[in-house]
Amino acid sequence: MEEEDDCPELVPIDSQPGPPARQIPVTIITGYLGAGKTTLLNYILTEQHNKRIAVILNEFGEGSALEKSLAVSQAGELYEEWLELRNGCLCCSVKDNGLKAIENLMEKKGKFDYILLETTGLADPGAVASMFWVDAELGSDVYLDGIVTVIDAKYGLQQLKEEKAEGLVNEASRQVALADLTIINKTDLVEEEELDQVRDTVRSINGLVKILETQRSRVDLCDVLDLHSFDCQDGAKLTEKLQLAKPTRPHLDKHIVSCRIKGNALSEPCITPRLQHFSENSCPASILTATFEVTGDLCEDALNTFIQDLLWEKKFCNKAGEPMSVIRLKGIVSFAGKAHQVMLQGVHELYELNETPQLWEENPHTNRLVFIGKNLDKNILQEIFISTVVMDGVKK
Ligand SMILES: Nc1nc2c(ncn2[C@@H]2O[C@H](COP(=O)(O)OP(=O)(O)OP(=O)(O)O)[C@@H](O)[C@H]2O)c(=O)[nH]1
Ligand SMILES: [Zn+2]
Repeated sequence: MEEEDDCPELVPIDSQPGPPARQIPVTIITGYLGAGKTTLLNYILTEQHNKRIAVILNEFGEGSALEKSLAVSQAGELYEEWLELRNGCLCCSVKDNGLKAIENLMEKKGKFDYILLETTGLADPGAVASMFWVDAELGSDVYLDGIVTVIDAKYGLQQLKEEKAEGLVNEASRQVALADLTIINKTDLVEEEELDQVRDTVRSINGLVKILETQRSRVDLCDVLDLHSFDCQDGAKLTEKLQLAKPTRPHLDKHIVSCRIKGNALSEPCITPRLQHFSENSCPASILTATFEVTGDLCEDALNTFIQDLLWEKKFCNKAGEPMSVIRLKGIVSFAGKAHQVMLQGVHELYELNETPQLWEENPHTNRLVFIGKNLDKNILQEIFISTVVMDGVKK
């Protein structure tokens, strides 16, 4: 019956940790040109596993062609699905139709167990990630499992330090900032000292990311697949990671450039086009990780305001008066009156708050937050957070 079809399934949070079993994980594989993404995909596909893995090679977010196709290879066969571009806006269309294309494909070819999505070397994985995110509430068949960034051990450093015109954040740094896992590949081509530098630079950008080092992208599959980086299946694991996260130092030279930021906050959830506005107007600075812990319970509305002021309005500035800009945001927070921990996830200007199955055990509750972005000043962020979001907060 139609009415039944339309009725969304309600799943009680306690009995269903993480995404529902029927949803298929998608891992985004990104990395600069020639870093070893395809090598990684091929390696994963030839490794022993019991999964039906579909590989999507795409051009999401690139160019201005009127039609885009999505190539999917499975068991050696290549399929193609065409994306319809709505309003001629690629970002909006990819978000709506990229997922649709994947779903069409599954309808035709049967379900996959896993989807690997290789972005082109210059892609912003945040834009691709947001496509899976926006749809989360619409009952999509797929969910984002994690973002894996492959880095060239030999050229990675140079790529991470590349200066962009107009002070844009270079693609390589953005890819590292957004990664849940980084693979430093081609270690055969560098000496230990060079490798140390690459590792340190990656760590300086993203204090939370797991780092693997490989030759020919040979990885342990369990280190790459099923990371559950965006769902609450392992809220406990995130807490642990957040505790370990080290605040990082800028690794790039600071520039003094007057910058112009558009005050163009949109209130609707169509985020990707804003991303473009933002990158056109961003100013150069190093990307780093800022973390803090604050005990106490939070006011939910105030937290939303804080996040929106930070991500959308770019209201907070560092000591030099430069607006803070967040690329990746994670946290575990406590809301007054809620027994469960709440997970905060943000990619660029999209964010969500989800109650996890994890109950608070410690008392008082410790909110842990991690911000990866540029012009971040941990102390300023923490002060604002304490004075506006925490009910009777205590700085740790
Ligand atoms: N020496 C060395 N070469 C490698 C290694 N891994 C991959 N390569 C080579 O590096 C080149 C690029 O690898 P790909 O896997 O195609 O890189 P990619 O990131 O998919 O490249 P694009 O899709 O063009 O951005 C290929 O010639 C690979 O054979 C490695 O660990 N060591
Ligand atoms: Zn490739």
